[in-house]
Amino acid sequence: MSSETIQPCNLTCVKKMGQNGIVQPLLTDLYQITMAYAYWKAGKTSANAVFDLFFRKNPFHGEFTIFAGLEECLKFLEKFSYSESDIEYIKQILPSHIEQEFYEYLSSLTAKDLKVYAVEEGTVVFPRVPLLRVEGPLIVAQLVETTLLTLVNFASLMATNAARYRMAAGNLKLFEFGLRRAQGPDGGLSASKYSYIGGFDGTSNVLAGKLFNIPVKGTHAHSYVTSFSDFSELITKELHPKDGGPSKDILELAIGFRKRLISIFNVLLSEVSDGELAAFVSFAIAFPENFMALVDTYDVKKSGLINFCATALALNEVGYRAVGIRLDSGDLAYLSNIARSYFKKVEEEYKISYFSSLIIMASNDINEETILSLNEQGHCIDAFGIGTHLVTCQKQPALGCVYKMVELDERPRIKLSQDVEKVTIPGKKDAYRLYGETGYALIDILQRNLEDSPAEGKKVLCRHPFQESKRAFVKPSSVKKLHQLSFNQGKICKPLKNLQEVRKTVEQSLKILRPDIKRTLNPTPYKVSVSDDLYQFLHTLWLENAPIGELS
Ligand SMILES: Nc1ncnc2c1ncn2[C@@H]1O[C@H](COP(=O)(O)OP(=O)(O)OP(=O)(O)O)[C@@H](O)[C@H]1O
Ligand SMILES: O=P(O)(O)OC[C@H]1O[C@H](OP(=O)(O)OP(=O)(O)O)[C@H](O)[C@@H]1O
Ligand SMILES: O=C(O)c1cccnc1
Ligand SMILES: [Mg+2]
Repeated sequence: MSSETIQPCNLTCVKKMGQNGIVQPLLTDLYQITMAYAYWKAGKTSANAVFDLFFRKNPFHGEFTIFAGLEECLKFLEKFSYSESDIEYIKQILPSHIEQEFYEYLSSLTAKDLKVYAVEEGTVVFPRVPLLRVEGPLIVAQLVETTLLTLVNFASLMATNAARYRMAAGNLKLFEFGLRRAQGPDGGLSASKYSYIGGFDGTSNVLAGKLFNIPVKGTHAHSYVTSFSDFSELITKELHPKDGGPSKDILELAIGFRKRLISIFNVLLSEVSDGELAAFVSFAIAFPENFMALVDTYDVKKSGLINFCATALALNEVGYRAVGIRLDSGDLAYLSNIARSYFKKVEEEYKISYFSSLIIMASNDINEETILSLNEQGHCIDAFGIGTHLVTCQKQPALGCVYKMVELDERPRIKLSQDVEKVTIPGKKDAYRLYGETGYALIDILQRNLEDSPAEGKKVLCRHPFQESKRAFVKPSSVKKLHQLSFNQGKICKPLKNLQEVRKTVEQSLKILRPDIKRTLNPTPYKVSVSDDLYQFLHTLWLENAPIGELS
């Protein structure tokens, strides 16, 4: 299919194809197209290349990364083709001397001759292990570089960030509330999607819910509370009992309950906001099954909690259960403990069995450290609503995935650097994960493509790629090949998993990591090694390619 049918921001199209509408062949850097022309002029149309897409350092001072974005990459390749208007535009931006035959060549290009070997989406991955190995015609493999990188980098960063929040929050609910603060509309959508696969339970982003089938959740804003000043503004005060019968005046009921609550909690009537109670009653009438109130507009202890409990008790009178509260300022540990103690007291006073377990949600500039600190302090929060820090990945705003040529026409290629970490590992490689008896992953090993795979129960020499003295024999209890052929002959050749399945993969994949590798403070690095054969190959090639200097 040509990209003509996929107009930018055509969201019907996103829904139908599960593909972001702005992902198309021109979503790339100009230099890919100028290189394509120069390759074409140089007669390299039949050259065959192998590229590795990998990163060099885990994000967030951590020692693991979650690989995400694969589905988008494969869908992009499946429809990779320049439309007539793409070609017209490229003609406008390239110099006028470019030969017409090149444009004809570009018009006919598809990704049908590419093969992509990929790690399963949602898997925990480590530096230097190729996430994708792209094999095929040099020009096409080069042309897709930027798009593949932009699809993998943010997705993986976001999924990793979310997975870290999930680990910090344990079994508590996590909701992504970041659209308003995200890096633009596409950043917002991607953040909602990949935070869900990283372990969030839902999003406030309605379009993300519609497009990706993610649960959507929400409460209300301070403006809803401040829009009410007193009881006279309430036009609707009545609600029919859940089980039928004549309607009851919820405001009157709530005012009655509030009188008693004021004396139980030792608060003055003048301290409790009437506008806030009017707002709560109005919201409860609108959503009797889903009443969740933001209680920090005026004063949590003296007003918000009293008004919430009064409204929840009124709802209870007509057979509805309130859901809970949201705290959005102040000391969240302290206020959540206070809120829980209020709920327990009300439960005792009114003998309402569910009251002590009403949900307490916390929001306000929360990040991974805040959650860990709250855990240490002790709190009664059941759910977090998290925006800015999550979706902007404030702690580290980019993952450094790169795309490097490792082989051309069956001859290995190496990129040298003064910085050893930046030297590429040449040649077509396979990656294996070796597991120990406990089920935890011991080490990843990269091997030359022609080597036999490591076998269960058989010793394998694992070497540090650059430090000669660092090596170990590893006897794996089980071995997993990390790459699978995922794109071949122009088609996605491995069934795609839905978002829920990828989310499950993330959860399972993190279980195979030892806790010390996952901890937040000074985690132990997980080792990525090379086989002895690959070690020799890499270092021989390195010496061959490094010029010998002369001193005079
Ligand atoms: N118990 C706690 N331990 C650690 N951090 C907390 C705790 N309670 C709240 N925080 C965090 O502290 C920060 C408080 O933010 P800020 O200084 O803006 O206060 P605020 O409560 O929002 O004030 P205001 O009422 O003026 O809006 C937020 O990032 C919040 O997540
Ligand atoms: O704090 P975040 O993690 O980004 O979570 C989302 C925030 O967005 C909402 O209000 P907003 O920040 O727009 O206004 P507020 O600061 O006055 O609450 C909400 O009340 C949270 O505070
Ligand atoms: O539903 C909410 O409570 C919400 C949504 C977005 C941002 N802050 C809060
Ligand atoms: Mg805020």
